[in-house]
Amino acid sequence: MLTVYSDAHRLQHGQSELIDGTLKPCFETPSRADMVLAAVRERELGDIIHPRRHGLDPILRVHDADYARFLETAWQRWSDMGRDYDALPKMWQIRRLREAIPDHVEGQLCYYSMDCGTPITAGTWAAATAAADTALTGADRLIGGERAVFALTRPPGHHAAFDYCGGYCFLNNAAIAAQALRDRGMRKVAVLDVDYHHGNGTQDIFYRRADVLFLSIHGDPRTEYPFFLGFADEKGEGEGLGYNFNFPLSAGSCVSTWFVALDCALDQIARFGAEALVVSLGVDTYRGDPISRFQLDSPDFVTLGARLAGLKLPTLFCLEGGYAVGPIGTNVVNVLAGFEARG
Ligand SMILES: NCCCCCC(=O)NO
Ligand SMILES: [Zn+2]
Repeated sequence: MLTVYSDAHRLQHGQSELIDGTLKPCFETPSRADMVLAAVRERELGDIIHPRRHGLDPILRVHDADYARFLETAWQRWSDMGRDYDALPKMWQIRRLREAIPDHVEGQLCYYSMDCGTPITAGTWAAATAAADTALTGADRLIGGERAVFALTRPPGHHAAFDYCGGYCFLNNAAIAAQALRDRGMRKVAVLDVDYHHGNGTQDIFYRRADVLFLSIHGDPRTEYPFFLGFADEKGEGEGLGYNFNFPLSAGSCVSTWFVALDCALDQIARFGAEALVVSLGVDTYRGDPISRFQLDSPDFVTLGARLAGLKLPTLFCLEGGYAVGPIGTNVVNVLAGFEARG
């Protein structure tokens, strides 16, 4: 399987995030991608190519232009105030506060952020656009006839919505790629999110559309991040009604329960008649993940890959979460190798 990778991911290296009431080192670190790349090489998964630049247009097909401009300019405006530390919001535009977009960068940081765990740094825009190019290059190769491609995307993307960032995500790599597949002629595209956390951003982007089916298996938002989206009754709106499927599972759910949900999701994808599949591949469903609470073990990721191959669809994998850095490479490549082995 072909891998698309850019070293530019290293430019996103936040220093801290608020956890358990104190600022702690970010879980979303460059070492995650290093370990995955090492495993791709070690397991001889296939060729590794660098992304082609695609510019802003494909990004603006799913993201708000003002939001993109904020991401692009935030750090310079932040550092122009003499601030050399990560840009993090310190409040939110919560219910019954005015929804006007502030002029000042500090206010915009609050307006465009979902949480305080997604630091904007000097290299954020460069890293995020390189990740989007990585996913888009994978989509290009799928259109060119590849059966499956792995986009080693970092920073991740599935929490990034039309006009806000969060959950370590700035640009929604999987959504950008799904839209590119649509723009290149694929009539129906499915996005399956197997990360521990609900892909609120991807749902937000496609919620009112019937041409992109979104499905997510994740920790129940009643207790798990992102708390305010990802419930089973969210089925789409307008033309998109019936094209959104959430499978929330209680924290601590067993592996067999997880795979029952997966099979239900795969059945919906087959019914939809998808011509291509984009997988938001988070491996924070791993039993040893430090911030998540599912039970998958490394061999289960091989099974996941094989089940996905059973759809016989051109498939683009976009890396999302996974914070047990030691086994992340094994777990990610297990999915990809399991997919390949199924043939
Ligand atoms: N800082 C709160 C938890 C962020 C979750 C990030 C993630 O793995 N999303 O898939
Ligand atoms: Zn996650």
